[in-house]
Amino acid sequence: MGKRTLSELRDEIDVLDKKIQLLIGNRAQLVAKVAQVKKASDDSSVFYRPEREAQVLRSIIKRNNSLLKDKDMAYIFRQIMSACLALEQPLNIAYLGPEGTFTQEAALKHFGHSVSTLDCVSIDDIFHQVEKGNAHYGVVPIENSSNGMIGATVDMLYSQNLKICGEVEIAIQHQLMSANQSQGITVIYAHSQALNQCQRWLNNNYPNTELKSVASNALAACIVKDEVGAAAIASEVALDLYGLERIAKNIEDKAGNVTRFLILGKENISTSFENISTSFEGKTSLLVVIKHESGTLCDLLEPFKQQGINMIQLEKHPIPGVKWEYLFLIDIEGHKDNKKVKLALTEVASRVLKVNVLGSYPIAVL
Ligand SMILES: C=C(O[C@@H]1C=C(C(=O)O)C=C[C@H]1O)C(=O)O
Repeated sequence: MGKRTLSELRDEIDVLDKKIQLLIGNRAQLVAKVAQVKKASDDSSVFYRPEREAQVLRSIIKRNNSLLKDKDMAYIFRQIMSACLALEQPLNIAYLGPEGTFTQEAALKHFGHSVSTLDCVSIDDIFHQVEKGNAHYGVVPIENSSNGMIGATVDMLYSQNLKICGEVEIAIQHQLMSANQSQGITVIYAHSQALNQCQRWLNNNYPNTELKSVASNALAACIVKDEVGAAAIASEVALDLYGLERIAKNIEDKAGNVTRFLILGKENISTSFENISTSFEGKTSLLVVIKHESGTLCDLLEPFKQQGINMIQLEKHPIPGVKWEYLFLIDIEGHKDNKKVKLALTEVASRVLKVNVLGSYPIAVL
């Protein structure tokens, strides 16, 4: 058989598209049936199952031997699942607004594009909107690879009762932008995190320019749309969204700048796998307060060693409102219902002043 012509190849693509469309339709029908099963169950209001979604995406990546990159193949399935979940329950997701922030990018990466979003004015506001039931879930930054923990999020995790039910990572690349490049720049607006992440570049390139910190990068982009002589540091998405011109590309000081975001909800993630505690590829986050005495930190850590549990993270953070007192934010491997994790947590609880299990959730897949 000779080489196929363009129209022959396109005919073959049409045949495949028809099959794919039919299969996606069949999948949607099954998901609608899943919704019925969930409605009849105990936790009938919880349709979103992050542990199952993570399992689906991991399997997609594992068996991908196509020409498409893993991340692109997973992205396609991410969108299919998003549309399917919307059949069960249309989700509303709170994020740090306005449109065009990295938090919105994180929300859409994690939930896909079939959700509606609620833009919030601050990290505190995101927690409150979820708490009040105005959004099903919220997305907040927790940690940046160059700058460390986001204190405002840790403060709220300490004082609020929301549960962590997922995490997502976003590569952060900052763009310097303005409405009109021909004007000299007298002021640069950005979120304080972005100013920190671009500090060296700003010192080298705009040593005498005023830097103004605002609530989000997208807000900075929005402000400079109408301000002569002003520039903003924001994302590629904000650059397009607000119709601005790029002055400089990727100005972050460190390559590989990544921010990790948490997904917050009101309930612990459902244990829809019978063997969740053993099959779960995830972590558990804890907030712990210990006595200010010799040996108490060792006492806190010992039970994890005894049970052979790997600790992913140990962060010290000031207790909100209490001078020179600290809490510890700890991430360990495994689900809180896993036998060894359970034993360790019971032992930890008997050794510390306070332990708050923030949630068990799948490790970021993409
Ligand atoms: C279909 C389900 O419900 C939702 C949709 C999913 C999907 O489209 O695969 C996966 C998990 C849930 O968020 C399920 O729980 O299995």
